[in-house]
Amino acid sequence: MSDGSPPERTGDTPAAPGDRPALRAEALTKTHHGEGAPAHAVRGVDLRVERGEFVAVTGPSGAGKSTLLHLLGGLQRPDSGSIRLDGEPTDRWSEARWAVERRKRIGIVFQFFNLVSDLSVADNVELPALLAGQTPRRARAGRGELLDELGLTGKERSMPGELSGGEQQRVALARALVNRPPLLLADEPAGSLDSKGTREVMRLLSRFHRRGQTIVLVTHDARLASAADRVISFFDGRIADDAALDSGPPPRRSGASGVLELRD
Ligand SMILES: Nc1ncnc2c1ncn2[C@@H]1O[C@H](COP(=O)(O)OP(=O)(O)OP(=O)(O)O)[C@@H](O)[C@H]1O
Repeated sequence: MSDGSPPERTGDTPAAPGDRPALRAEALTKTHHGEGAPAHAVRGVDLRVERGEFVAVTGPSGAGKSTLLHLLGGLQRPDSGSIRLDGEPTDRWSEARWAVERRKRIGIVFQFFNLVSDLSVADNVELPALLAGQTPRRARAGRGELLDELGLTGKERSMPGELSGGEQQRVALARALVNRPPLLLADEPAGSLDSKGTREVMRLLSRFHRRGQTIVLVTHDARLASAADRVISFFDGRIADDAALDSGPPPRRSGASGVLELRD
Protein backbone atom coordinates (compact mmCIF):
# COMPACT_ATOMS: atom_id res chain seq x y z
CA MET A 1 0.00 0.00 0.00
CA SER A 2 1.03 3.58 -0.31
CA ASP A 3 3.00 5.56 2.25
CA GLY A 4 0.99 7.09 4.99
CA SER A 5 -1.28 4.09 5.32
CA PRO A 6 -1.64 2.58 8.78
CA PRO A 7 1.14 0.28 9.86
CA GLU A 8 1.16 -2.75 7.61
CA ARG A 9 0.34 -6.19 8.80
CA THR A 10 3.35 -8.20 7.94
CA GLY A 11 4.28 -11.83 8.31
CA ASP A 12 2.15 -14.27 10.16
CA THR A 13 1.47 -12.12 13.18
CA PRO A 14 -1.59 -9.90 13.24
CA ALA A 15 -0.90 -6.32 14.23
CA ALA A 16 -2.83 -6.33 17.47
CA PRO A 17 -2.79 -3.14 19.53
CA GLY A 18 -0.07 -3.33 22.15
CA ASP A 19 1.54 -6.19 20.27
CA ARG A 20 5.01 -4.79 20.14
CA PRO A 21 7.82 -7.23 20.38
CA ALA A 22 11.16 -5.70 21.31
CA LEU A 23 12.48 -6.85 17.99
CA ARG A 24 10.89 -8.15 14.84
CA ALA A 25 12.89 -9.13 11.79
CA GLU A 26 11.24 -10.35 8.63
CA ALA A 27 12.78 -12.01 5.62
CA LEU A 28 16.20 -10.56 6.40
CA THR A 29 18.94 -11.28 3.90
CA LYS A 30 22.55 -10.20 3.71
CA THR A 31 25.27 -11.27 1.31
CA HIS A 32 28.86 -10.15 1.84
CA HIS A 33 30.90 -9.45 -1.24
CA GLY A 34 34.53 -9.87 -0.31
CA GLU A 35 37.56 -11.18 -2.11
CA GLY A 36 36.22 -14.61 -3.03
CA ALA A 37 32.77 -15.93 -3.72
CA PRO A 38 29.87 -13.98 -2.20
CA ALA A 39 29.04 -15.13 1.33
CA HIS A 40 25.30 -15.56 1.82
CA ALA A 41 25.51 -14.86 5.52
CA VAL A 42 21.80 -14.34 6.28
CA ARG A 43 19.22 -15.93 4.03
CA GLY A 44 15.66 -14.99 4.79
CA VAL A 45 15.47 -14.82 8.57
CA ASP A 46 12.26 -14.19 10.48
CA LEU A 47 12.77 -13.50 14.13
CA ARG A 48 10.61 -12.16 16.89
CA VAL A 49 11.99 -11.33 20.32
CA GLU A 50 9.56 -10.37 23.03
CA ARG A 51 10.28 -7.71 25.59
CA GLY A 52 12.22 -9.12 28.47
CA GLU A 53 13.17 -12.23 26.57
CA PHE A 54 16.71 -13.62 26.64
CA VAL A 55 17.54 -15.31 23.34
CA ALA A 56 20.80 -17.07 22.59
CA VAL A 57 21.86 -17.54 18.98
CA THR A 58 24.31 -20.33 18.51
CA GLY A 59 25.74 -22.22 15.56
CA PRO A 60 28.95 -23.13 13.79
CA SER A 61 31.59 -20.66 12.74
CA GLY A 62 30.59 -18.87 9.57
CA ALA A 63 26.87 -19.62 10.03
CA GLY A 64 26.05 -15.90 9.92
CA LYS A 65 25.37 -15.22 13.61
CA SER A 66 27.46 -12.07 13.85
CA THR A 67 26.06 -10.76 10.61
CA LEU A 68 22.55 -11.26 11.98
CA LEU A 69 23.44 -9.36 15.15
CA HIS A 70 25.01 -6.56 13.14
CA LEU A 71 21.85 -6.26 11.08
CA LEU A 72 19.67 -6.18 14.21
CA GLY A 73 21.78 -3.36 15.64
CA GLY A 74 21.91 -1.39 12.40
CA LEU A 75 25.68 -1.82 12.15
CA GLN A 76 25.15 -3.36 8.74
CA ARG A 77 22.24 -2.94 6.37
CA PRO A 78 20.24 -5.88 5.08
CA ASP A 79 19.99 -6.43 1.33
CA SER A 80 16.31 -7.04 1.86
CA GLY A 81 13.84 -7.62 4.64
CA SER A 82 12.79 -5.44 7.51
CA ILE A 83 13.51 -4.83 11.16
CA ARG A 84 11.17 -3.27 13.69
CA LEU A 85 12.30 -2.11 17.08
CA ASP A 86 9.46 -1.88 19.58
CA GLY A 87 7.11 -2.02 16.60
CA GLU A 88 8.80 0.86 14.83
CA PRO A 89 10.04 0.18 11.29
CA THR A 90 13.72 0.99 10.88
CA ASP A 91 13.94 0.50 7.12
CA ARG A 92 14.28 4.17 6.36
CA TRP A 93 16.62 5.06 9.15
CA SER A 94 19.81 6.77 8.04
CA GLU A 95 23.18 5.87 9.57
CA ALA A 96 22.88 8.94 11.79
CA ARG A 97 19.43 7.93 12.97
CA TRP A 98 20.66 4.43 13.75
CA ALA A 99 23.53 5.90 15.74
CA VAL A 100 21.14 8.00 17.80
CA GLU A 101 18.70 5.13 18.35
CA ARG A 102 21.51 2.77 19.31
CA ARG A 103 22.64 5.18 21.98
CA LYS A 104 19.15 5.33 23.41
CA ARG A 105 17.84 1.86 23.04
CA ILE A 106 20.41 -0.71 22.02
CA GLY A 107 23.42 -1.69 24.10
CA ILE A 108 26.02 -3.63 22.16
CA VAL A 109 28.84 -5.73 23.59
CA PHE A 110 31.46 -7.50 21.52
CA GLN A 111 33.99 -10.21 22.22
CA PHE A 112 36.95 -7.87 22.18
CA PHE A 113 35.46 -5.23 24.41
CA ASN A 114 35.96 -2.29 22.02
CA LEU A 115 36.87 0.01 24.86
CA VAL A 116 38.64 3.24 24.01
CA SER A 117 42.16 2.39 25.15
CA ASP A 118 43.27 5.91 26.01
CA LEU A 119 40.19 6.75 28.06
CA SER A 120 39.86 5.75 31.70
CA VAL A 121 37.26 3.23 32.81
CA ALA A 122 35.08 6.07 34.08
CA ASP A 123 35.29 7.98 30.81
CA ASN A 124 34.62 4.87 28.73
CA VAL A 125 31.40 4.28 30.62
CA GLU A 126 30.30 7.90 30.77
CA LEU A 127 30.94 8.67 27.13
CA PRO A 128 27.80 7.04 25.69
CA ALA A 129 25.70 8.72 28.37
CA LEU A 130 27.12 12.13 27.50
CA LEU A 131 26.67 11.46 23.78
CA ALA A 132 23.05 10.57 24.48
CA GLY A 133 22.57 13.98 26.08
CA GLN A 134 22.74 13.13 29.77
CA THR A 135 24.14 15.84 32.00
CA PRO A 136 27.67 15.17 33.28
CA ARG A 137 26.26 14.76 36.76
CA ARG A 138 23.75 12.12 35.68
CA ALA A 139 26.33 10.36 33.54
CA ARG A 140 28.66 10.23 36.53
CA ALA A 141 25.94 8.91 38.80
CA GLY A 142 24.92 6.24 36.27
CA ARG A 143 28.52 5.22 35.80
CA GLY A 144 29.07 5.01 39.56
CA GLU A 145 26.02 2.83 40.05
CA LEU A 146 26.91 0.42 37.27
CA LEU A 147 30.58 0.09 38.16
CA ASP A 148 29.54 -0.56 41.71
CA GLU A 149 27.06 -3.19 40.64
CA LEU A 150 29.60 -4.84 38.36
CA GLY A 151 32.21 -4.97 41.10
CA LEU A 152 34.48 -2.34 39.57
CA THR A 153 34.44 0.30 42.25
CA GLY A 154 37.95 1.62 42.69
CA LYS A 155 38.84 1.01 39.03
CA GLU A 156 37.37 4.27 37.74
CA ARG A 157 40.71 5.87 37.02
CA SER A 158 42.32 2.74 35.57
CA MET A 159 43.01 2.52 31.88
CA PRO A 160 41.51 -0.49 30.07
CA GLY A 161 44.97 -1.98 29.45
CA GLU A 162 45.51 -2.20 33.21
CA LEU A 163 42.50 -4.45 33.72
CA SER A 164 42.03 -8.19 33.37
CA GLY A 165 39.98 -9.51 30.46
CA GLY A 166 37.00 -10.16 32.74
CA GLU A 167 37.21 -6.66 34.17
CA GLN A 168 37.41 -5.13 30.73
CA GLN A 169 34.37 -7.08 29.64
CA ARG A 170 32.49 -5.83 32.69
CA VAL A 171 33.43 -2.28 31.75
CA ALA A 172 32.14 -2.99 28.24
CA LEU A 173 28.87 -4.21 29.76
CA ALA A 174 28.64 -1.10 31.91
CA ARG A 175 29.19 1.03 28.85
CA ALA A 176 26.53 -0.85 26.89
CA LEU A 177 24.02 -0.48 29.70
CA VAL A 178 24.70 3.03 30.96
CA ASN A 179 21.85 4.51 28.92
CA ARG A 180 19.54 1.77 30.20
CA PRO A 181 18.77 0.50 26.70
CA PRO A 182 15.75 -1.78 26.49
CA LEU A 183 17.67 -4.13 24.20
CA LEU A 184 21.13 -5.61 24.71
CA LEU A 185 22.90 -7.27 21.76
CA ALA A 186 25.94 -9.27 22.79
CA ASP A 187 28.32 -10.96 20.35
CA GLU A 188 30.49 -13.61 22.03
CA PRO A 189 30.82 -11.42 25.13
CA ALA A 190 32.83 -14.10 26.90
CA GLY A 191 34.65 -15.32 23.81
CA SER A 192 38.07 -14.18 24.94
CA LEU A 193 37.64 -14.95 28.63
CA ASP A 194 38.63 -17.90 30.76
CA SER A 195 36.00 -19.94 32.54
CA LYS A 196 35.92 -17.61 35.54
CA GLY A 197 35.35 -14.63 33.24
CA THR A 198 32.69 -16.57 31.37
CA ARG A 199 30.88 -17.33 34.63
CA GLU A 200 31.02 -13.66 35.56
CA VAL A 201 29.51 -12.58 32.26
CA MET A 202 26.85 -15.27 32.53
CA ARG A 203 25.92 -14.17 36.03
CA LEU A 204 25.67 -10.55 34.96
CA LEU A 205 23.57 -11.28 31.88
CA SER A 206 21.24 -13.41 34.00
CA ARG A 207 20.95 -10.68 36.57
CA PHE A 208 20.07 -8.03 34.00
CA HIS A 209 17.65 -10.42 32.36
CA ARG A 210 15.87 -11.05 35.68
CA ARG A 211 15.31 -7.31 35.87
CA GLY A 212 13.57 -7.28 32.52
CA GLN A 213 16.44 -6.59 30.13
CA THR A 214 15.80 -7.98 26.63
CA ILE A 215 18.95 -9.76 25.47
CA VAL A 216 20.04 -11.29 22.18
CA LEU A 217 23.27 -13.15 22.72
CA VAL A 218 25.45 -14.73 20.03
CA THR A 219 27.65 -17.40 21.51
CA HIS A 220 29.43 -20.66 20.86
CA ASP A 221 29.40 -21.34 24.55
CA ALA A 222 26.76 -23.79 25.73
CA ARG A 223 27.10 -22.55 29.31
CA LEU A 224 26.26 -19.02 28.29
CA ALA A 225 23.45 -20.18 26.02
CA SER A 226 21.96 -22.14 28.89
CA ALA A 227 21.25 -18.89 30.72
CA ALA A 228 18.77 -17.89 27.98
CA ASP A 229 15.02 -18.49 27.76
CA ARG A 230 15.32 -19.63 24.22
CA VAL A 231 18.10 -20.94 21.99
CA ILE A 232 18.15 -20.38 18.26
CA SER A 233 20.40 -22.62 16.22
CA PHE A 234 21.73 -20.78 13.26
CA PHE A 235 23.06 -22.75 10.33
CA ASP A 236 24.08 -21.63 6.89
CA GLY A 237 22.36 -18.27 7.18
CA ARG A 238 19.08 -19.66 8.44
CA ILE A 239 17.35 -20.52 11.68
CA ALA A 240 17.63 -24.28 11.88
CA ASP A 241 15.98 -24.61 15.26
CA ASP A 242 14.32 -22.34 17.78
CA ALA A 243 13.58 -23.85 21.15
CA ALA A 244 12.45 -22.59 24.54
CA LEU A 245 14.55 -23.69 27.48
CA ASP A 246 13.16 -24.59 30.83
CA SER A 247 14.28 -21.97 33.27
CA GLY A 248 17.29 -22.70 35.38
CA PRO A 249 20.32 -24.82 34.67
CA PRO A 250 21.06 -27.45 33.64
CA PRO A 251 19.48 -26.99 30.21
CA ARG A 252 17.76 -30.00 28.72
CA ARG A 253 17.78 -31.22 25.20
CA SER A 254 14.74 -30.03 23.37
CA GLY A 255 13.40 -32.45 20.85
CA ALA A 256 15.04 -34.57 18.25
CA SER A 257 17.10 -31.82 16.71
CA GLY A 258 19.23 -31.63 19.85
CA VAL A 259 19.61 -27.89 19.85
CA LEU A 260 21.72 -28.06 22.97
CA GLU A 261 24.27 -30.46 21.62
CA LEU A 262 26.75 -27.67 21.81
CA ARG A 263 30.39 -28.14 22.46
CA ASP A 264 32.90 -25.69 23.78
N1 LIG B 1 32.65 -8.06 6.05
C1 LIG B 1 32.63 -9.24 5.43
N2 LIG B 1 33.08 -9.35 4.16
C2 LIG B 1 33.03 -10.53 3.51
N3 LIG B 1 32.54 -11.66 4.06
C3 LIG B 1 32.10 -11.61 5.31
C4 LIG B 1 32.12 -10.40 6.07
N4 LIG B 1 31.60 -10.64 7.29
C5 LIG B 1 31.28 -11.95 7.31
N5 LIG B 1 31.58 -12.54 6.13
C6 LIG B 1 31.32 -13.94 5.75
O1 LIG B 1 29.95 -14.20 5.99
C7 LIG B 1 29.78 -15.50 6.55
C8 LIG B 1 29.10 -15.36 7.92
O2 LIG B 1 30.00 -14.71 8.81
P1 LIG B 1 29.60 -14.36 10.30
O3 LIG B 1 30.76 -13.66 10.92
O4 LIG B 1 28.31 -13.68 10.31
O5 LIG B 1 29.44 -15.82 10.91
P2 LIG B 1 29.44 -16.29 12.43
O6 LIG B 1 28.40 -17.36 12.53
O7 LIG B 1 29.29 -15.13 13.33
O8 LIG B 1 30.88 -16.90 12.57
P3 LIG B 1 31.83 -16.97 13.88
O9 LIG B 1 31.12 -17.82 14.87
O10 LIG B 1 33.09 -17.60 13.35
O11 LIG B 1 32.04 -15.56 14.34
C9 LIG B 1 31.15 -16.12 6.62
O12 LIG B 1 31.31 -16.89 5.46
C10 LIG B 1 32.08 -14.93 6.61
O13 LIG B 1 33.33 -15.26 6.04
